[in-house]
Amino acid sequence: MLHETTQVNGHIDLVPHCRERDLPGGTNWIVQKFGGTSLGKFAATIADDIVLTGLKEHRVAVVCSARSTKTKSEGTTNRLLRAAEDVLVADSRKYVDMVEGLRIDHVTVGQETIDDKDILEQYIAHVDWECHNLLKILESARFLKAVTNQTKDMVISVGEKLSCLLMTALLQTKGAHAVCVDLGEIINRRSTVVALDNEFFRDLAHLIGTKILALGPKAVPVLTGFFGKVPGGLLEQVGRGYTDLCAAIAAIGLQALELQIWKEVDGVFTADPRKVPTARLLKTVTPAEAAELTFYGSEVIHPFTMDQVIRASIPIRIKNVMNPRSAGTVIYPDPADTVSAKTPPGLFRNRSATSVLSTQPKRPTAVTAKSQITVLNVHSNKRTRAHGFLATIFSILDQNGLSVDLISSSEVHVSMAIHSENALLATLHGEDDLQIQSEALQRAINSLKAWGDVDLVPDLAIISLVGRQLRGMSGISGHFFNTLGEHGINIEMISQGASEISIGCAIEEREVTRALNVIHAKLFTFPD
Ligand SMILES: Nc1ncnc2c1ncn2[C@@H]1O[C@H](COP(=O)(O)OP(=O)(O)O)[C@@H](O)[C@H]1O
Ligand SMILES: N[C@@H](CC(=O)OP(=O)(O)O)C(=O)O
Repeated sequence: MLHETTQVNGHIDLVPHCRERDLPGGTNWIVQKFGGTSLGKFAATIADDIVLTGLKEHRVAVVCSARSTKTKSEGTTNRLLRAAEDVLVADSRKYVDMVEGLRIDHVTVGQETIDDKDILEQYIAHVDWECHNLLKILESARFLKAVTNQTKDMVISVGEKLSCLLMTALLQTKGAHAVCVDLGEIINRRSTVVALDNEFFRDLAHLIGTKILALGPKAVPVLTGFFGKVPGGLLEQVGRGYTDLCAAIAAIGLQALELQIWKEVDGVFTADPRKVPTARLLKTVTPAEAAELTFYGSEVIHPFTMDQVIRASIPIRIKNVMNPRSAGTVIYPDPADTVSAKTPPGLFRNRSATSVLSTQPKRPTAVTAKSQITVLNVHSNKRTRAHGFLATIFSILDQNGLSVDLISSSEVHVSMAIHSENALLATLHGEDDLQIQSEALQRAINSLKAWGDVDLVPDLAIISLVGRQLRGMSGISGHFFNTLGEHGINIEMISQGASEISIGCAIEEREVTRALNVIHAKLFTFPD
């Protein structure tokens, strides 16, 4: 058997690295993925109450995201990304303090939670080593005056490594044979793969499964949710929330019984329970609904994840770290979708496809909201739409890294709701003092001006009604928009997605909570 070695402050860890072989079928594995905020607040409870409990009946593979002690925006991954940006700022050495801040946070949480002296000592040595290496990466980027996608990936990968080191140490203190598995190098550098297609994910699942099984029958693998050198960069190609996808790939590689995504809510609700007190927990949702909800603001699960595990027929269960006994929400396909997926592809969309749910009254599944939206309007300066008008507009937005969440267009006018994950694009101060915060947006506007008049409406949110049964609910759009209108909530733009499982519109950001509540009261109140 071959071995790859990793040197950590004098300790040499031998990680078995075996040749590819067929995986045994019928395993007893479950994969448990923990999000950053859950790990930031409850790492010790997760180790004790969830992983160890799971181990009583199953083999468990743990997948960790980078820790966030308060919110995701203040979490480790965002702090690492800020450090990567800082290396390009002339004369700034803030990144050094940022790395030291992360090191101290991780050492402190270890000192507070790891009660075995030797394990703690080893944990601190690993944390110091990772932070030392991180600083070297940042110094190199500073020297080269370039932060590439690969550099960003290397920098953020440290977040997941630190978090896994903590979870491994916590499990070891409880006597589990926990092994920290860094997936940062799992993708073969000599690979000729260029696209993140099904073949890529299938091969990756096989590699991860093989690596885990090689750890032996007693091992509890603790996997970095960061899974390496994907073509084009992980952050760029998969985006934030990539640890869900990693967990899905591991579940496939292990032919797991279930993929559990642990959060700080009991599962998927009819609306965000923090904003709508009457929201109800949903027992099941379909993958398409979960994807749509995630896209429009309810952080359910990374959309790529669904494709992968559904293809492998592995159920996904969303569970709550603060209430582990609750059954949570299961994401599984409606058999009607499976039937239609087997019919040959064609242009005709069969509206009569019957759902297993069709005997029940039709209802929407959930209402959701996405903040930090700015609507960008472009009025063409041609009397009729010039050939390529929309294509050019989209390519300008794409060149500037702006993504369009909703679009509505007429012959000479196009309105697009655009969103930025980390920063505000524009805001209105007072009556008419519009400030554009984003350089990317400013650049896009400058280019778009060649095509027509451009104006912006900032400080908006998208509110969306989601449900696989919407397509058969006549009059539902009317109810949705009328309810907002009856409560004096102004609609800035309307769009109905081509998927027909969501209806959305842009409203003022300050009205979001009220809008969610009035829609929920009107369209989600029915006897069970
Ligand atoms: N329909 C919904 N159902 C459940 N949670 C929702 C919904 N819409 C928004 N949310 C919010 O999404 C968040 C997801 O849980 P959280 O544990 O914070 O995620 P993560 O693990 O990604 O950090 C919760 O804070 C919850 O309030
Ligand atoms: N740490 C990464 C990946 C991730 O999946 O996060 P989370 O599981 O906390 O959504 C991020 O912040 O995007």
